[in-house]
Amino acid sequence: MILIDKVNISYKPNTVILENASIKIEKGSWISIVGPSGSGKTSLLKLIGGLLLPESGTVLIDNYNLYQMTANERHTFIRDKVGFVYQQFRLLPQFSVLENVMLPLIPYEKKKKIRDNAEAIIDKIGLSNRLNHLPSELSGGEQQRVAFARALLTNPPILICDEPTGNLDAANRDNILQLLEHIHEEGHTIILATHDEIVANRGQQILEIEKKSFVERERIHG
Ligand SMILES: Nc1ncnc2c1ncn2[C@@H]1O[C@H](COP(=O)(O)OP(=O)(O)OP(=O)(O)O)[C@@H](O)[C@H]1O
Repeated sequence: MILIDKVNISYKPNTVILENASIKIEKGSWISIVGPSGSGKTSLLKLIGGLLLPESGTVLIDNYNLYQMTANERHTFIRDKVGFVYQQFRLLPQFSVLENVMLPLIPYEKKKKIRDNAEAIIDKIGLSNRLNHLPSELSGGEQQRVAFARALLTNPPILICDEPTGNLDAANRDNILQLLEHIHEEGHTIILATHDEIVANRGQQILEIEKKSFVERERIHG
């Protein structure tokens, strides 16, 4: 479970993003974060991902207080707990699909083990016939699937996605939504920021950042 309690975030000079904001995210849930551009969606994801020290307030993940750890402890904790997917797929252009998926774990584990895991995950996302291709040889949708495989390599319980379909057409967006359904069914908690109503509506809960706090919004059924 993720607990954000009475958090304040602001950037200098005078940009207040969250004010006394609190929210509880249950394990295994799928939360969509919405709000106008600049309302603080990415900042919230960074806060949960251990990348943004709040001015005050508490962030607990599974009862561990994220910002009371040392930076090293937090780094290790987040590496185990959280995977990240971004709008710009952020694959390294000079490395193959397999290498891109393996790279984040190379400093930490035996190469053979990482390779076996990476191949299994790439198979799951349906790209085992592209193992040795470069990102530039893949479609946008395929690149984003590789980015998901990379994020899932450590089997993190939490997946943070910042506008993951923002660079994709409708068909590729639907493809990523299917992948997200699958990831959710496997028990991962998904926290996803988006401007796209269709994508937001696939979450179990929609949270809007409004007036520097969180407001729960109705999902549109149908
Ligand atoms: N490092 C920073 N320093 C100063 N201001 C920042 C910094 N990061 C973000 N901001 C500002 O904080 C506000 C919230 O930014 P954030 O990226 O969290 O919004 P967002 O809702 O994700 O926006 P978008 O939908 O456009 O991606 C914006 O006004 C942004 O300019």
